[in-house]
Amino acid sequence: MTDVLRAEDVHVVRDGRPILQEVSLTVRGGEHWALLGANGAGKSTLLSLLGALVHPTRGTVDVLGRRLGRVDLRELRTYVGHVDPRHPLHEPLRVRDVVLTGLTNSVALVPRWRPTPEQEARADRLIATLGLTDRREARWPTLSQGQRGRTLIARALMPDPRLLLLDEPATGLDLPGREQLIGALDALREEHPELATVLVTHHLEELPPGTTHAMLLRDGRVLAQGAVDDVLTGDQVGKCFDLPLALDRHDGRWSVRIRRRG
Ligand SMILES: Nc1ncnc2c1ncn2[C@@H]1O[C@H](COP(=O)(O)OP(=O)(O)OP(=O)(O)O)[C@@H](O)[C@H]1O
Repeated sequence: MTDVLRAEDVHVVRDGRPILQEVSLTVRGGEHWALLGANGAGKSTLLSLLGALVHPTRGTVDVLGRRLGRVDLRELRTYVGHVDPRHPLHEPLRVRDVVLTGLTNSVALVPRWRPTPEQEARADRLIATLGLTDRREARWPTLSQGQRGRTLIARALMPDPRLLLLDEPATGLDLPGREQLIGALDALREEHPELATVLVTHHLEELPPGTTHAMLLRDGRVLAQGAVDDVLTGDQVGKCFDLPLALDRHDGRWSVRIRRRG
């Protein structure tokens, strides 16, 4: 499998303050990374670098073999699916149209642009994979938060990206919504074995069983990274969140609790 992402010794400074320091990461096709850390640890900043939204202050980032700083970021972004729950959609588009805007990389439908029958068929396939077929004609304002999240994942997948970045996709979901999202992500990984994903979350319960790797960030630095079962241990996650934690994995899923003393 080829490298989809490679960041080396990355530093990001904002307003004279270090936000990320000495961060290195390699993500290959077929790998599914979890990026964990407390509020303010630098997760979203790292995701913006990986999604070619911003440049590092120091160090190098290669996205799909292209170095940030040497290529047009806007063009590069079209190869990366980025799912942001704060998607600024103001028009009451139907689910299917929102998904199709993934092809034009726009928030609204582009006037006079028409999808081909193949593109429409692909949109319908992705809508089915994400479990939204019965909501295909529903309008955005009438969707639940979970349905919106899954719509945005289908949208991000329309251009068939090799990399999918997910920023806290389960935020605000109820239990069925979260479980549907996790099921949809795992189905996606099986259907697209070359796809690489990086998922940011605070909650280990939200990680799909197909997660292969993890990175723990603390105060802008990497505390641990590697194969998921090596990284997600009570001790390491405890250090990341500054709490005495016990961690379990059952049926591929994680649960975490505060360790009782004595
Ligand atoms: N443009 C900016 N200018 C100044 N400081 C910034 C900027 N962007 C982020 N920060 C700061 O950088 C730190 C890391 O922010 P980031 O959003 O990457 O953290 P996070 O791990 O995603 O946090 P959260 O879990 O709260 O979403 C925070 O202290 C934030 O205030």
